Amino acid sequence: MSKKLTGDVLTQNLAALEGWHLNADGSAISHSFRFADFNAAFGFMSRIALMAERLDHHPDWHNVYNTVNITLSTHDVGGLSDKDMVLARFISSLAA
Ligand SMILES: C[C@H](O)[C@H](O)[C@H]1CNC2=NC(N)=NC(=O)C2=N1
Repeated sequence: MSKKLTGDVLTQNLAALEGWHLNADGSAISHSFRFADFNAAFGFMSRIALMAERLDHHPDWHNVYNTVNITLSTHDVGGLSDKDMVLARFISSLAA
């Protein structure tokens, strides 16, 4: 099982992530993405889906046409872990 990130370690990890917001209770991070159209949004989601399977770590997400709202947390630890940071960095690299 992954280890829960807390305190300074969590703060440092979050500082290195552009555009991700910590939710109110500190247990998850979210990012909203917008694309030209549904095709671009779904292509983005498809690439994330393949990585999520490789990592065995899956996003909570919501897609409406060209927008994708993503929330990451590690349910097993009730908060954030390295897996969320790895997946967040991968997602950000796709959108860049
Ligand atoms: C049994 C399986 O390994 C677990 O349920 C995995 C799958 N994907 C997961 N994804 C996320 N985001 N958090 C988890 O705790 C998690 N756990």
